[in-house]
Amino acid sequence: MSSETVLPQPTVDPRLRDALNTVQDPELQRPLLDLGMVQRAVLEADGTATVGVLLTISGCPLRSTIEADLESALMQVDGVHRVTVELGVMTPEQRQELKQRLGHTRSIPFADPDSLTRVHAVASGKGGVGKSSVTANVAAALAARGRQVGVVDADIHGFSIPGLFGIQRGPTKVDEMILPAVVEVPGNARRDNGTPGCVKVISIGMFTDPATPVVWRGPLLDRAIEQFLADVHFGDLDHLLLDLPPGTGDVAISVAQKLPHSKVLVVSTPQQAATGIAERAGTLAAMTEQSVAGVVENMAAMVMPDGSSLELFGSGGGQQIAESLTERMGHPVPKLGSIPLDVALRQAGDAGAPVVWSEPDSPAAVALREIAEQIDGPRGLAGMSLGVTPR
Ligand SMILES: Nc1ncnc2c1ncn2[C@@H]1O[C@H](COP(=O)(O)OP(=O)(O)OP(=O)(O)O)[C@@H](O)[C@H]1O
Repeated sequence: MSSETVLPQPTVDPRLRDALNTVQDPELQRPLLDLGMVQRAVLEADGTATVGVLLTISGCPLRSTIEADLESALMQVDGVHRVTVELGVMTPEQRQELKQRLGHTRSIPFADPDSLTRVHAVASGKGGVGKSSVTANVAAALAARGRQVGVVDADIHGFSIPGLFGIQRGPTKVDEMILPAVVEVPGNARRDNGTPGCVKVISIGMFTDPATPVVWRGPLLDRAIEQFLADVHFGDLDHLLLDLPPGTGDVAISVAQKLPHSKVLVVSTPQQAATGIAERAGTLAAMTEQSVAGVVENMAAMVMPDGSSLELFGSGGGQQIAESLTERMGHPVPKLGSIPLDVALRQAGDAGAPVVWSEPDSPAAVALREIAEQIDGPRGLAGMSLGVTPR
């Protein structure tokens, strides 16, 4: 049963508290209780548990998920035979308090020198080399390792990240704070603190009609990147990946300025070395004083059904680019891996399910996982958490 009214101050029956602690807001990925979203939770003598929950906004798209999660958690409690959820909506003051609890400010948390989020901007010299597929799958592979991963689709004109994750709906806006779409890893990958691995995605494609082209130029692109990084509440991320547009344009420079500690991952095909195209993407990093974390070679030799391999796009390019960038950058730039051409990767992308999740044993998924492993690592500074973590 549901109704939308503003509810009184919280009272929580201690018998219900443990079960309530297991129920998270699906977008904020934190327990409803911690977020101040539970207004009351009582257990009547007849076994009815009644919970009053305040939604962030009326028409919250995930209200039925919240109701279902509460019901299944509370039905596990001894003596509970029935669960009634009463839904209300936060007042502007309560939303303000929520934002304070979340530590949400309108600055870029990942630019903070103390931030423990590893930030990688994924770049390529030209379009169509699989940069977005690499970004989405490396993010998905990191999440499967129990990490919380943010993906900013900074390829504003050619956005494709929502499709690669099968995201259908737009983000929720709580006043000026934007909540990214949360894609949970199938299965049960967990972080050290027990929260599930997931990918949080923001893309201009979640705000616009897919059939309408985005025709923004310089300043508007910069503003969009600023909003994605400052107004979107990603929470405490282990990794942030940015899918840059192909080439070396305004957005790459904007990202470098806003996230000076970000590292660049260069994606290229095995044939690109000859033209120097992919190297330019890496060399831009030197100009913006970023470092290059490595080179990912994509569309490498395909394994044929008879076991032979077909080098459709040649071979050796990734290694050559890595060596050349090592020389230009003045620091070692490794080739992180070689992802074969693989029908499974293309099919998974079309179906909106990253291949590392849907076909984990496919040759492309194996290579992508190895790349993710190399950019992952223990959480910095003895597990200290990021400044954006509340309380
Ligand atoms: N290793 C691979 N095997 C098979 N297909 C691939 C592989 N990598 C990418 N593709 C396919 O190639 C196409 C282009 O990939 P993707 O969109 O990831 O490239 P992109 O570099 O991000 O392109 P753009 O910069 O133009 O957005 C997609 O259809 C994708 O499924």
